[in-house]
Amino acid sequence: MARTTVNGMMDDFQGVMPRNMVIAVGIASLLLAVPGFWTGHLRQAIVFVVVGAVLLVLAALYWRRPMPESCRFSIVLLLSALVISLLQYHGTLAVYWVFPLLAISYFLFKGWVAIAVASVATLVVSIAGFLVLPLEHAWRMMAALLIILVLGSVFTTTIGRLQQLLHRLVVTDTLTGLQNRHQVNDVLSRLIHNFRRYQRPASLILLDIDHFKQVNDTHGHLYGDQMLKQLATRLQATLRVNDHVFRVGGEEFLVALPETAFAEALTVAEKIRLAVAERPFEGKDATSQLTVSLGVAQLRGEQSWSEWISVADLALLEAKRKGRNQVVKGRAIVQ
Ligand SMILES: Nc1nc2c(ncn2[C@@H]2O[C@H](COP(=O)(O)OP(=O)(O)OP(=O)(O)O)[C@@H](O)[C@H]2O)c(=O)[nH]1
Repeated sequence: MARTTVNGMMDDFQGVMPRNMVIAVGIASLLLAVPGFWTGHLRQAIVFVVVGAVLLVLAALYWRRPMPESCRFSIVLLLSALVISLLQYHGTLAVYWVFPLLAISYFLFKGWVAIAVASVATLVVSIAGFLVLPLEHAWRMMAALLIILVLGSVFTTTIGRLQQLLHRLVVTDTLTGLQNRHQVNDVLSRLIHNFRRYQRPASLILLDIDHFKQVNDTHGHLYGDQMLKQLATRLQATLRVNDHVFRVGGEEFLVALPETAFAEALTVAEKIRLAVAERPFEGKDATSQLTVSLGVAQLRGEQSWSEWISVADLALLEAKRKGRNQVVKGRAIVQ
């Protein structure tokens, strides 16, 4: 089943690419057997059929789960052996098959692993070339392989960087630089896993700026944006580095506290409340005294991440109802 978290979707995508490549090479191998049967090169045709069948079986085996690295290494080894034996039988004519081998490495692996695998493939095939081809052809083949190696490495590192950038853009709130709601599912699911497996406590604080509409209405949206940015900075300054802060709505923020039980989470929430209320926020043309209302919930039992947030949400609503600028746990008012 396709996953819906950002990291899950990235992983799914990265798992699909090698599998599709293995299917494509498997089908190509089966098709390449046809001319062999046609022209009477039976042994060669059978090798192509076997390689094609092995690849298609592997793709089927790993249809729903990522293909392990060891399996992908074995595929490159199998294809390298095939290419080297073709070089041995057909000499210079088989050089054409060396280049797809290198290209495939970049689809089966990513980043530095892809570059390392392609380098080893280049080295091994070049040595084979020097052993079985005329020297002049072996040199040319090696030079072409090295050029592909360099271009492929630039290509794969560029794609890797673009992927990181895309991930950062998707999970970052552009106004405040905090994580956005796309990342909530991933982070809370991890905390739930740690709680169920290792009994590590975790808590949530949901907070909302009080009467923020008035701030916008009085000073304009750009001024409101400045306030949101400053609030984000204050939140980060108040929290520990391994706590997570998300902007989950216009003026609503979610704080996830790993390794934090209820009592400590309430203390953190109170610290946040004071950090916001203790001194005014300074915009370009005006100064505003903001306050926040906060709901706190500790992860319990078999709660899903959305049920966990709902508990904090109800507490936040209660804090608003009871007059704002306060911390509420469950349904009991702390302050
Ligand atoms: N400047 C700015 N304002 C935003 C942004 N997103 C939401 N808002 C504003 O936040 C305000 C939220 O108003 P309400 O939901 O009525 O809440 P409130 O005025 O804070 O009142 P309470 O939450 O009940 O205390 C609205 O004026 C929105 O326009 C944003 O990105 N920038």
